[in-house]
Amino acid sequence: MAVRYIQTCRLPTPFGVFDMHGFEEPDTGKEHVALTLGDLNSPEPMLARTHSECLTGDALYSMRCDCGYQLEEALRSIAREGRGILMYLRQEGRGIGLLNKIRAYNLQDQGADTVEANEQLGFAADLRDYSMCRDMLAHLGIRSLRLMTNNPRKVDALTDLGIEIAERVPLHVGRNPHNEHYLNTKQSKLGHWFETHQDDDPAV
Ligand SMILES: Nc1nc2c(ncn2[C@@H]2O[C@H](COP(=O)(O)OP(=O)(O)OP(=O)(O)O)[C@@H](O)[C@H]2O)c(=O)[nH]1
Ligand SMILES: [Zn+2]
Repeated sequence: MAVRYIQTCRLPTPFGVFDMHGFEEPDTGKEHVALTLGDLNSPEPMLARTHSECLTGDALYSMRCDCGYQLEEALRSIAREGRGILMYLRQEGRGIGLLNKIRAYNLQDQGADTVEANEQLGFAADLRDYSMCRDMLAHLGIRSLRLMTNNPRKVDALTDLGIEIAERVPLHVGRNPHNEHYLNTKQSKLGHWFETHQDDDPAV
């Protein structure tokens, strides 16, 4: 979905002081943000995270998934490097929305896995669209990414949009007994790369 730039402000966080850039999808009114740090104009590939909204994991400390841990680690890594971008995309529940995600979690409480639950509700496993990233990166003048992700479909989707992924950087954090089955399903059914677990730390 196309987005237009609205405004920028400072965003101090425990990890560093970011610039927050706001964008809007004119067709839907959906709002997305990009947090940036450091020199945006250097041609060197930039450490980047495209993070899909997960209210439960990002804001409510849910341990059912790895989202909150990944969000924190991504911001920490960007701050450590002194340069990078985190695009926070408002596509909750892999695009099905918060209330449908609660319905999907309810089905998972009864034994379905994350993919089966989506399918039982009549949705594909992953409904996300990343085309807003192209506009956000173009607006900010960022050409090439070192993308923090374990999701091969995300790499393919961004590449298909013409976004250069110079490197894929693994982001393995937050594995715990509550999300073990979820992460294993992401690996077996959605193809996620969890080849090494040396960075996994439930305490993160
Ligand atoms: N439908 C559904 N969505 C979920 C479930 N668990 C987490 N999510 C959503 O999945 C999305 C996770 O997105 P990302 O953090 O980009 O993770 P990813 O696509 O697995 O890939 P990574 O880049 O490796 O993290 C968020 O929108 C969450 O709300 C679930 O059980 N069902
Ligand atoms: Zn989550």
